[in-house]
Formats: sequence, C-alpha cells, structure tokens
Amino acid sequence: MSHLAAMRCGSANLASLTGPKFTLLGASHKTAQTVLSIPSPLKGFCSSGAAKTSSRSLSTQIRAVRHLEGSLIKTQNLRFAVVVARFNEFVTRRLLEGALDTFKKYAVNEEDIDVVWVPGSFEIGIVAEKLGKSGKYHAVLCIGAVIRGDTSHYDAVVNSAASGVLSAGLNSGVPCVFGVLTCDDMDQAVNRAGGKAGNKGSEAALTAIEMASLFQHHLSQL
Ligand SMILES: Nc1c(NC[C@H](O)[C@H](O)[C@H](O)CO)[nH]c(=O)[nH]c1=O
Ligand SMILES: CC(=O)[C@@H](O)COP(=O)(O)O
Repeated sequence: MSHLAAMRCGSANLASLTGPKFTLLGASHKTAQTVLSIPSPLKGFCSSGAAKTSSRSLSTQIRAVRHLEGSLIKTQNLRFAVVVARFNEFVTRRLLEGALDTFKKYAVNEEDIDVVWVPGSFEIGIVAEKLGKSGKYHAVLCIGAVIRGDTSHYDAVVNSAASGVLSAGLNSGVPCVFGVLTCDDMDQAVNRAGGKAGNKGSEAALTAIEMASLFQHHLSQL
C-alpha cells in the first residue's frame, strides 16, 4: 500500500469518526477492544475501496497510530560495512575504535563487520555506494575527519563527502550514515574523537544500528 493510499484511507477513517454510528465517544467498550486487538500493523488497515467499506470493517479500521522504530537490541543478524578515510588518521582511527566498541556493546557479531579504508573523505561516497549496492550489508557507516586549512579546499571536501554519503544511501537503498567530522581545527576534531565532546564514531555506529534495524524489521516489505 502506498503512503498516498494510507493517507486516503486515514482520512476515510477520520470522516467515519464523525458519522452517527462511529463517534469516538459513542464507541462501545467492545468496539474499543476490537480496535486494540488488531494483530498485524499492516493487514486489514486499508482495503482498496475505502469509500465503499462496510460498517463492520470500519469498526476494525479505527486504530492507534503506528510508530515504527529501529531496535538497538535485535542486532544479531545485522551486517555492517564501515568506510574509513585515512586522511587525518590520528583522528579517524579513534572514531573507528569508538564505532567498533559500540557495535560490540550492542552485540553485533565481529564477523558481520567489514572495514574498508579509503585515502580521504572525498573518496567515501563512491565506495559507500558500491558497498550498499552489493546487498551484503544492512547499513554502511562512513567515517572521516575534514579539518579546515588555508584555502577553500575544505568546503569542496566537506560538501563532496556529505553529498557522496547521501547519494550512496539514496542510490543503493541501504542506510549510509554520516560519521565525518567537519572541524575548524585539530582540537575540535580530537575532542570529538574520544575527547571532551565524546566520540562521534560511536554515536554514528548507534545511528547505523538503529537504521539497519528499522529497514530490516519494518521497511523491508514496503
Ligand atoms: N584535507 C582533507 C582531505 N583531503 C583529501 C581528499 O579527501 C581527497 O582524498 C583528495 O582530494 C583526493 O581525491 N580529506 C580528508 O578526509 N580530510 C581532510 O581534512
Ligand atoms: C580540508 C583540506 O583539504 C585541507 O587539508 C586543505 O588545506 P589547505 O586549504 O591549507 O590546502
């Protein structure tokens, strides 16, 4: 069912709530129980001819809003690729360590993680896209550290890295997570790679787990 169809169906339900038979306040206890006991999140939510739906099926269509969210617990069968830029390796290695620690903490199997090194952040996108399209991974985590120099080179690398990771995700359909630091100086970078401001590699790994789980457990049948 498309989102549009779901929305149409949703408005049909809303309209029915104002009708004589289906006012919310007038709903019997029995009806409320019926609503709560609908088993599958998708099955029976919307039939093709919403306008022609019978009174009986309408009562089973009034239901709570569904919230779909990735789990940080069911991680055992999730596979990840990590693309890491070697440029500013002093920083990126620490980001990678943070990411691997987090994967371990959340029970991702070591053999389900592949780490791919690239020269710099500019090169991350093309590799992430290839890995995403391989069908071998549930998410691709991209790690790099871009630090401002004297010229506009910084902006070119930052923009390319961000749009490269974004495109990789959109083109492959596999979540590609942006764990690339964009810093004015080395201090800012070190602080975010296990220093005063935490470890952004670790945070990005958590995002990768949540997105992998969301896709695997909720979005794969759409
Ligand atoms: N200056 C930084 C770079 N520059 C290198 C580029 O990423 C790229 O490898 C080169 O232009 C060849 O295509 N990379 C970083 O990751 N961080 C930097 O601060
Ligand atoms: C972000 C960079 O690529 C950086 O190393 C470039 O430094 P510069 O602008 O001084 O050439």
